[in-house]
Amino acid sequence: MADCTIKALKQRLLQCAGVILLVAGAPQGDGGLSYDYHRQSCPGLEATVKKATLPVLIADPRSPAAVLRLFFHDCQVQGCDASILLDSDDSRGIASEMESTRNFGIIGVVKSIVEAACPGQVSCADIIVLAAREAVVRSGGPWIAVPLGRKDSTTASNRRADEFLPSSSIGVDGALQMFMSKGMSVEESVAILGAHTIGAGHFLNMVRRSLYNSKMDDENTDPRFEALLGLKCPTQGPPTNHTVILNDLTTLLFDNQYYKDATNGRGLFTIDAAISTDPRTASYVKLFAEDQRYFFRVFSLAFVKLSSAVVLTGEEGEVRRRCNQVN
Ligand code: HEM
Ligand SMILES: [Ca+2]
Ligand SMILES: [Ca+2]
Repeated sequence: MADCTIKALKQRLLQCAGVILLVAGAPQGDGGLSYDYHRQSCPGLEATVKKATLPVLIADPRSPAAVLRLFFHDCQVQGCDASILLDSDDSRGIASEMESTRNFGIIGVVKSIVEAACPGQVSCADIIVLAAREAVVRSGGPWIAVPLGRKDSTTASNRRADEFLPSSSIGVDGALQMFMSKGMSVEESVAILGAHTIGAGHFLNMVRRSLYNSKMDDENTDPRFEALLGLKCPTQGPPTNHTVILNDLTTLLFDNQYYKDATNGRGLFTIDAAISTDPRTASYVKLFAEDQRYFFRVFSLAFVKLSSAVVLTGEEGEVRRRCNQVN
């Protein structure tokens, strides 16, 4: 029986992270995802995506977080199949998952550059994953080897988006259930939430954290942080969605500050605060707060799992010519 204690796992991960990344990834068999899927069909793809994303990721400091969140929201709703990019089309029964897909022009730009190099070969779903990988590494995070070969969906449903995207007030139970259904361990579930090390949230999403009441809903909250939220978020009158609060203290940097903030009672949303006190997750929060290198390794494993859990491959789906429309 393998030694599966946290310490032993950590040791093994640190020693052979590269190998584990491959093993923990998606199926390598026929019709599945693989690390060299585009070797022949689109040589140089990864370098092309890197080059195409760079100007946008640098020019717009909010774009890495937006792309990373787009990746999560795609994979969370009927799998990583670029369903999130489809515009509504009544004649085909497509109801857009987003109010405005135009916010994510970066994927369209990359797609058109990739199409010019290798027409009809690379799905929008793979491009989302590759762009999210670039967003992480550009922000100072780990470089993650990702298996490719996803196909794009021919459907999208805003009803499914409502059903599967987590509410901003989800707790540890709900979050663990969600991530573990994608094959993640508890540790990986805590690590993937580390994506909140970049970007920002809107005040409206914090309303349910009983800010409208005089007390926050968890006793671990740093009173100074509570005061800051109180200052930034109006507590009188109807909730507005204009105020933006940074996810962690180093919002442009992909680092382990998110876990330090969580330990110090500065978690922004319910889940960010809850993981530092729940007995199932607290030790991992502490571990990641103390050891950024280790966080990066577990985040990489979790990222691969999230990106491979539910995918269309082989004859399923299609390679869309344009990401916002089915062929
Ligand atoms: C329990 C799971 C999760 C919940 C409840 C959650 C909730 C939220 C909320 C409420 C926001 C702020 C949105 C706004 O007010 O505009 C946010 C932002 C963000 N989320 Fe999550 N999230 C979860 C998991 C994830 C995962 C798994 C990822 C990526 C792998 C992710 C990446 C992000 C990023 C990067 C932002 C910042 C977006 C920006 O600044 O444009 N989240 N999340
Ligand atoms: Ca999807
Ligand atoms: Ca950060």
